[in-house]
Amino acid sequence: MSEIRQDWSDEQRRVDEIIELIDTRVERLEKETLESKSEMVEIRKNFWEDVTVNFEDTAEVAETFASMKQQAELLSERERTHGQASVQLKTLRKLRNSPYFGRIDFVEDGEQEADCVYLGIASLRDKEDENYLIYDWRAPISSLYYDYPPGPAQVETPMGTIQGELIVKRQFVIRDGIIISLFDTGVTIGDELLQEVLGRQSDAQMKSIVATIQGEQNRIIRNERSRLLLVQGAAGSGKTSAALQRVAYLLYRYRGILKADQIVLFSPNPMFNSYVSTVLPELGEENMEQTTFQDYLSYRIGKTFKLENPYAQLEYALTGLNQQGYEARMEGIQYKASGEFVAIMDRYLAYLGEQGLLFRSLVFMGGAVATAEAIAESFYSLDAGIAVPNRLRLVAEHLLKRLSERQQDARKEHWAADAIELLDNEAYVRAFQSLRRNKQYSGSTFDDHDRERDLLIDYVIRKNFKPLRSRVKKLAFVNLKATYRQLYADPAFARKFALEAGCSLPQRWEEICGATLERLDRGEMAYEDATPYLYLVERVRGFQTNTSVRHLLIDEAQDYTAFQFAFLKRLFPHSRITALGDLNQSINAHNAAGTSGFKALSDLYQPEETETILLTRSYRSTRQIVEFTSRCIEGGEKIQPFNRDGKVPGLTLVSGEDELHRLIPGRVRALLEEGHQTVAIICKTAAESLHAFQAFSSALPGLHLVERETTTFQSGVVVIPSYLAKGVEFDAVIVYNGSSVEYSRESERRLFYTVCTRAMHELHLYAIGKWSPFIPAGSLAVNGSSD
Ligand SMILES: Nc1ncnc2c1ncn2[C@@H]1O[C@H](COP(=O)(O)OP(=O)(O)OP(=O)(O)O)[C@@H](O)[C@H]1O
Repeated sequence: MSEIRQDWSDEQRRVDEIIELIDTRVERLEKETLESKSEMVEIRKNFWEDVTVNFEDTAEVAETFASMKQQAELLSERERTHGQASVQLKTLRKLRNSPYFGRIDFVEDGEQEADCVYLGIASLRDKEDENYLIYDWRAPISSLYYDYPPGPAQVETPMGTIQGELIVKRQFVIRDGIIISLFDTGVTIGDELLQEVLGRQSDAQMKSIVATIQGEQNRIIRNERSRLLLVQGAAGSGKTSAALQRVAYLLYRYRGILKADQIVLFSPNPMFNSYVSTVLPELGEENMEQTTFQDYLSYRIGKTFKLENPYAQLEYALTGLNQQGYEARMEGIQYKASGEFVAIMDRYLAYLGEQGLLFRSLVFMGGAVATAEAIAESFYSLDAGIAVPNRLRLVAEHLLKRLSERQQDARKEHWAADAIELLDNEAYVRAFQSLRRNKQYSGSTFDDHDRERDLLIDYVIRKNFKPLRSRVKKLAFVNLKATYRQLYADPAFARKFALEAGCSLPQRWEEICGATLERLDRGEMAYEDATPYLYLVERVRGFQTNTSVRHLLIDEAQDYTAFQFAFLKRLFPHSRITALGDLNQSINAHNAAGTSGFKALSDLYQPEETETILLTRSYRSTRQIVEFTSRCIEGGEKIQPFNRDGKVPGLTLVSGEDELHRLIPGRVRALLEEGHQTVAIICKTAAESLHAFQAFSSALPGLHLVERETTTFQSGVVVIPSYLAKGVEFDAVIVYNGSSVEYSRESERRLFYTVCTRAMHELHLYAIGKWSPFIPAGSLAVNGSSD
């Protein structure tokens, strides 16, 4: 006991010394930033006074430029120094509050003395700048802390593998420079601290987990070998958390080489983006790019079509059961998501290389400069060995020439002369300026009438042809809409490609074709058509690849289609992919069986390029909740709950909606009184959420309704549809209606599981009439069937 007390005071003394050092640095840096700031203001203010401006002759002009350049360089140098100092200051202030969270004493084989390594969110060196007082948690040596309990250990460093023994492993909680808790641990990361962290109430933002990263999460974070890293993990096993720490790790490991904008995170929805957006800034890092697949689709084709949202598609899948054409649409959604359809599309593309690509005529003032047939002929007369996008570029060059010829002819036509008569004053001045810019005219006004007329005619003609030229350059003479449509125009057409690809068409293909045509003709693009269509567009026109992105992280990857994975791989050809997901949470319209999951993605890479990491320990929910939820799914016995105690999930069966609406507000109020910060009433669909929201809003003032457009994650009480709750968590979850009417199909099992696993501390389920068959049998006996 006294030994610990001695250790404690020694450690506190060390913390005090470090804080003293930090204070000195902060003071110095504050002074420096203040100075550089006032210098910057001064330079900006006097910029033109300190520059010698003289444009009289070439020598003077050169001197003026040199002087301006010098002044600009001085300013940007001060700005850089100021920026660096501000970043350092921010980090130091964070360290001052909590300088570190861990310590390891490591004796290297062959050495006598132990190296004492303290780990924090950033490095700190001593006064002489020689020794590390704190190591960044991402430094190679820090890995020992996450990977080993005391005993033999080894670490990979740039100099090779170092072996030795870990003799001390200590954890700290330091707040405002005071050690609040300190203990030596015999395991990788002491459960005590994790207990404490996990037991806290949640807020509206995800937290950084640096102090308690688990060994298997560390493998995800530091993985550098694989082209494709697949993480399959139970609900709440820390996939998203590990992914975000991985980004921070990569930015540290490749600092100077990798920039935050070369890392892209694809997340399920904008609200989720807001939920995770503070983790990296909290660690002092710049945020990576965050987007959703839908955002990307909408950016690419949202102007051409009325694009369906994936959640609208899912809402249809959940609610459209009785609508005409439902079965065919569902079959179409599944088929268009599949690898088989990628294969069919590939055959179709090969076919288009030889025939069938549809073009638009190039029309000027009602007359064809080149008809669609002539363009097709010119395209197919080119060597078929040349790739389609390259052939199109050759055709474009030819068409631009045709346009130039047509432009020449236009000079003889009266419309151009008529058009100049109609030029208003402003247009006339613009024409004049444009001619001057293009060096076609150097006088200060038009003085020669004929010359003026010629130049203006030229101007008017060029202006009229400009949109046409730009359409040709963008290859808009290929009619991709019609080419995509053609695949469905005759249901027998695709059969040939299916045969070649060795796959079959779905049973209701004819119906699928009919419905697809109807939608396309209405200018609508169903979500299931969006990726195949864009794939066709990109393969025909040449993929607009993004070569600068080096790391792509795909969260909730179980909900991506084989088609989307194939597309993403082409879109980011130089990128490594980290895909994180849970097959038990597949909630989408395309994968009714919920089985294919990552296979489609791993099929795109060689086995030696791929690594799979399984996470089976669940951290989010209490042991009682995990024991309940893991029995809702097959194979759930493999999920290990983290040992944190709470209440057994509450089960309340009611006879009707009135009773349901009476009981839930009372439960919410009780939860808030217990101190829970975030409470979610989770409904199955958006329609049901709206209904519940209307029923509860007067009894629960301040209640929020989360809709698919919601962009910020809020604390308090929310009503949310099941599929939007994906990826986020709440202190307490109320399942609005867990009845057999709502959740009984196999695909709804995963929805039900996803809903229940959002709860951290408390889970309460209500149902009207009869319980869903997914409620674990034993739970009903324990709880009874009503409150
Ligand atoms: N090592 C850890 N230390 C502390 N907290 C952790 C750790 N790992 C995970 N958590 C916490 O567990 C909860 C679940 O983590 P996260 O959301 O990353 O899991 P997930 O696997 O992405 O979940 P899901 O698939 O259900 O969306 C979060 O509150 C997170 O902070």
